[in-house]
This record gives sequence, structure tokens and C-alpha cells, in this order.
Amino acid sequence: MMGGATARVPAKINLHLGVGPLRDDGFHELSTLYCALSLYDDVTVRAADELSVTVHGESRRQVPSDATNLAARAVVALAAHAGTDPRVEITINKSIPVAGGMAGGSADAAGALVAAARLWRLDIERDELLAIAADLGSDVPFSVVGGAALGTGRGERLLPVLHRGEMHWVLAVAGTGLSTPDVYREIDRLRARDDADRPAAAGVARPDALMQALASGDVHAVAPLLHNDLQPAALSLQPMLRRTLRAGREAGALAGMVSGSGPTCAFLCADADAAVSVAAELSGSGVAKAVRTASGPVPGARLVQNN
Ligand SMILES: C[C@](O)(CO)[C@H](O)COP(=O)(O)OP(=O)(O)OC[C@H]1O[C@@H](n2ccc(N)nc2=O)[C@H](O)[C@@H]1O
Ligand SMILES: Nc1ncnc2c1ncn2[C@@H]1O[C@H](COP(=O)(O)OP(=O)(O)OP(=O)(O)O)[C@@H](O)[C@H]1O
Repeated sequence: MMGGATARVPAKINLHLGVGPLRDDGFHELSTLYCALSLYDDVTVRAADELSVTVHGESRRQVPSDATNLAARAVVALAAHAGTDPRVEITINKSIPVAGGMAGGSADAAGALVAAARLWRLDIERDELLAIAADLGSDVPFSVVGGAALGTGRGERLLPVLHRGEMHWVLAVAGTGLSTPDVYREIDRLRARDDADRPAAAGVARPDALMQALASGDVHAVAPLLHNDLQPAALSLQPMLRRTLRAGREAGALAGMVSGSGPTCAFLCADADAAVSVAAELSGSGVAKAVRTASGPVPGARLVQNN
């Protein structure tokens, strides 16, 4: 087998997702606090005679294996930037839920960038890589960087955020995914309908209290400050998620919310033992297709094998 490079890339949740007004370019202005979680996709690239994508994992059938796969698009974009031959065989071992609001496609794009840069021995600045990442999708730069970060603009402009300790999460994965553009369209519809809604500009305020709570490492201070402006839109499109959120809280989570554009629900727990018990109870309650535990913040895309 020819030499290759593998990058391991985490899923993300948004501890805070403030959605501002719709911009002229079709994106919403955001103020978001990203957190990378210990649920990973592995992306391997190897030199080959043609560009190909193979996906492994339970959800493989929901992921395109042609040139529209975000990992393939990432490799093509990086090769164009570097003046390199883009023909590689891409293998994705997928654990991040597809269309789950956890940046699964973005993780694969980030992994492909990092692995291909290594395979081709590119001497590329971090900022150049992040600019290519931002062109691929708003969440892709964070998938490269990981940890905890404040995202502004359409989510692609990042500042690292101080954090202490480890948070323990339970993730309830839904049977049917949600399309990110549909969820943004739904929040616009709900806001246009609801005169009482707060001004959209409030969505881009910086989540200072949450950032302080993260820096203190006090999970009980973090829990009441979790917030997602897209949650009402996700609940409107998938009303059953209300039951999932209720079940997680009743099972003993400190707080629960829809992750990003959903429909995965994320529950913050007091510690690792509490997470195991919340996960066990949620699994038995039948509200989710699958239940996972994960911790974070964890690092972003990183090479795990290079031969
Ligand atoms: C919901 C989040 O996951 C939260 O981090 C992201 O905002 C979505 O990021 P993403 O999946 O990387 O999204 P992109 O691929 O950049 O955009 C997909 C679509 O989502 C909508 N979109 C995305 C980001 C943003 N700030 N405003 C938007 O309105 C737009 O309709 C866009 O066409
Ligand atoms: N490598 C990939 N992995 C998963 N989905 C991909 C990939 N490439 C393209 N897609 C397409 O993108 C769609 C969105 O999938 P993805 O898992 O990225 O959603 P998501 O996690 O909700 O995104 P986000 O949280 O960034 O909004 C899928 O329905 C799929 O058709």
C-alpha cells in the first residue's frame, strides 16, 4: 500500500449560538462559542490514479462518495492553491452524525486539508489553510483549530477562548437529519412572523458571562448560560425534539440544548459518572436513534498516522 496521511477531527457543538441579521451574501452574522468534542472522524489520503472517496461507518450511505463530498472539495481546493496534482484516494471513517448539527462534513473537509498538506509536504501557513477552510464552509476553520473558540462573521473568524477543566456531554442523535439552510430559513420565517422577537442585532452580542464561566472551569456556572438562537427553528421543524430535551433534563443533565442547526441534542452533565447515567437512561427512553457520551474541549484536526 502506498504511503498516506491520516487526520483525526472532532465534532463540534455551539455552547452559544447568537444569530444576527441575514446579510446580503445569504449568510447570517453570528456570535458563537464553539466547543470541540471527543467524537471523531478519521480522514486518510493516499496518492492515487484518480480522486476517489470511500466512507466507512454506520451512516456511510448518507454521505456522498463523489466529488461533492466536502473532503474531496477540500483536496481540490488545496491542490489548486498549491499547484499540486489533486488525485488522491480519500478514506473517511465516520463517527460524527450526518446532518446532525455537529459539523460532520466540515470535520471531513478539515481532516482532508490537514492530511493532504502532510501527504504533499506543503509548506503552508496556518492562516492560508484557514482561508481555504473558510471558503469550504463557515464551520471548517473551527474544525481545523478545535478547542474552544469565539466565532464571528459567518462563524469563520475565530478567537481562541480560555477554558479550564473538562466538560462531560451526552449526545442524543435523531433518526432524521436537518438541513442547515432550512433551519436558517426557518429562523428568518419565525422572526418575521413574531413581532415580539428581540432585535436580530442582539444575536451578535459577545457571550461574556459564558466565556468567564468557561475560564473558571465551573460546569454549574456554564450550564444556565448555554444558548442557541437556532433552537426554536429546529424545534419548529422537528417538534419531537422537545421530548428529547425534556427526557435529558429528567435523566439528570444540568442543561440540554439543540446542537447548532440540530437535530442532535447535547446535554451537559456534572461529571463523567453523571454522563454515563444520563446516557443509559436516555438510551432506554427511546427518544433518540443513538446516544453517545463525549467530553471537551478537545484539540482540532491533527495527524494521527503518517507513513
Ligand atoms: C449552524 C452552524 O453549524 C453553527 O456553527 C453553522 O452556522 C453552519 O455552518 P456550515 O454548515 O459550515 O454552513 P455553510 O456551509 O457555510 O453554509 C450553509 C448554509 O447555511 C446558512 N448559513 C450558514 C452560516 C451562517 N453564518 N449563516 C447562514 O445563513 C446559509 O444558508 C448557507 O448557504
Ligand atoms: N464528508 C461529508 N460528511 C458528511 N456529509 C457530507 C460530506 N460531504 C458532503 N456532505 C453533505 O452535507 C450534508 C450536511 O452534512 P453534515 O454532516 O456536514 O451536517 P451538519 O453536521 O448538520 O453540518 P453543520 O453542523 O456544519 O451545519 C449531508 O447531508 C451530506 O449530503
